[in-house]
Order: sequence, then C-alpha cells, then structure tokens
Amino acid sequence: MTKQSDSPGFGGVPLPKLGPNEDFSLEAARKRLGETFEPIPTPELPPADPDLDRAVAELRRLREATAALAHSEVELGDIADRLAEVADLLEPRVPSPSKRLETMWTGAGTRRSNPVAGPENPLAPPVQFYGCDDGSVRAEVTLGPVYQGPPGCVHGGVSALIIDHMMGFANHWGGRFGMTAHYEIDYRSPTPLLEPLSLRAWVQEGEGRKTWTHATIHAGERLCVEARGLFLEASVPVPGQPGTESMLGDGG
Ligand SMILES: CCCCCCCC/C=C\CCCCCCCC(=O)SCCNC(=O)CCNC(=O)[C@H](O)C(C)(C)COP(=O)(O)OP(=O)(O)OC[C@H]1O[C@@H](n2cnc3c(N)ncnc32)[C@H](O)[C@@H]1OP(=O)(O)O
Repeated sequence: MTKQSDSPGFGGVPLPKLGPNEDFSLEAARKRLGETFEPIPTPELPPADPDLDRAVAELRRLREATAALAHSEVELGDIADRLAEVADLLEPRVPSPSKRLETMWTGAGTRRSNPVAGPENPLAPPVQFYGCDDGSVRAEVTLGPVYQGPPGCVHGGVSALIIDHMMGFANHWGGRFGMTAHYEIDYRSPTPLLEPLSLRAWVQEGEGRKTWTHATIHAGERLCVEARGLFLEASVPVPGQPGTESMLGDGG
C-alpha cells in the first residue's frame, strides 16, 4: 500500500497520530500493548482497490484540516471550489447509499466499512482491535479535535460509539453474537484528545441468547470510561438480499 504522506499539521499544531499513520504490524502492536496476543483472526481484508484505503486516509487528513479551517489563513473560496471539484468527480461514479448498504454485507464489508474500525469509512478513527489470549479485545487510539466534546476531551457520545463497537467485537472474539439491547456507561474522568487511549472489552457472561460484556477506556493508568452491556442474539434482514437473515457476527 502506498504510504500516506506525512502531515506537517495545521495552524502550527501537529496533527495527532491517527490510525492510518500507525504501524499496525503484530510486532509493533505487541510493543504498544505489552502483552501476548494474536490479532483478531479475520479473513484477509484487502481493499477492493489498492488505492482505496489511501484515498480514505487522505479524506481523514482533510477531515482534520477542515475542522480547523475557521481559524486558518487559507483562501476559503478557493478551497471550497477545489473540494467541490473532487466531490463532483466522485458523486456520479460511486454507488447509491442503498446499493452501498448491500455491498457492506458482502465479503469483509462490515469490517472494512464500520464507523469505528473500518479503514474504508472516513468517519472511523479508525481503531484496530486485537484479540488477546485472556479473551479480551484491546486497542490503542489517539483521537483528534473532530471528536471533541468538553474542552480538550473526547465527546461522550464518541466514547459510547467506540465502546458499543468494541463490546460487539469482544463478543465476536468470545464466539458470541448479538444486537446491543442495553448498555450503561460511567464517565469516571475526562477522556483526553491527542493522547493515546487504551481500549479494552471482554465478555463477562453468556447464557442462551444473552451476553453481558464490559469495556473500559484508559488514558495511561487513569480510568476514563467504563461500561457494561447486554447483547441479545438476533437475526437481522440483510439489505438487498430478500429472505436472507444474518445472525450478527457472521457479516464480516
Ligand atoms: C452490527 C455489525 C455486525 C458486524 C459483524 C461483523 C463481525 C464482528 C466484528 C465486529 C463486531 C461489530 C460490533 C458492532 C457493534 C454494534 C452493535 C450495534 O450497534 S447494534 C444496534 C443497536 N441495537 C439495536 O438496534 C437493537 C434494537 N432492539 C432489538 O432489535 C430487540 O430489542 C432485540 C433483538 C435486542 C431484543 O428483542 P427480542 O424480541 O429478541 O427480545 P425479547 O424476546 O423481548 O427479550 C429477550 C430477553 O432479553 C431481555 N431484554 C430485552 N431487551 C432488554 C433490554 N433493553 N434490557 C434488559 N433486558 C432486555 C428480555 O427481558 C428477555 O429476557 P428473559 O428471556 O425474559 O429473561
């Protein structure tokens, strides 16, 4: 894959080291997370086109940059025109949103396109999860200003999004599946932007259709967020495939 160009940052503030720039090799991850683990045994997840992930990674750079446009010295009219040019080029050539919902459920679709870990989704940080021997899933991520809630801190809803997804992934790692039926979150201390956050989730208990799962977000040693969720195994109709139902968990 072509390396994403290094960004000098905007307005003199270095950009956070977001997912696409990180070294996701197993060795690097082991060093970062400091434990014995293997990556989630997903099938190979190659992009449909070798330049796909790079194109979306560039969109992420734009996302961070546009979030800072209001306080920049750039000529905004020119920027708006150039961005419109790219959008005009893309829009007529990409599938409709409903068609996209169908392709998301083929092959590695949901894993590559979900809003937390999907490399194909510009909204995703993206977070790369690893499955550990102890049954938990872990990840490390640094979030930038687009995810801000309180001053300098991650928006609570963004933490909830990440937590919901990682509990789902923990279920998957634990061989259990389900729709989120209920979850509760305690925000124990502010969750900082621009600092590495350690994410962890694990299945606490499973019985019949029900799975109870826990998750935490730490900044260093400090606990920022903890959550408990109840997941219920359920079949969901798959877009574009009438009569097909997917048990959550087999879509990747
Ligand atoms: C999604 C992508 C998957 C991709 C997979 C790729 C591979 C894996 C890789 C990566 C993992 C990705 C992870 C993604 C994570 C994202 C997860 C989400 O965002 S899910 C969307 C939000 N959730 C909904 O939209 C549910 C909406 N709700 C429903 O559809 C239903 O309410 C449902 C299915 C949850 C339950 O409905 P019923 O009719 O089946 O349940 P009843 O029969 O009423 O209850 C069964 C039991 O559960 C209890 N129950 C039901 N709801 C409860 C609740 N809210 N709180 C407490 N208990 C509840 C009941 O009291 C009952 O308990 P008693 O059997 O009597 O003991």
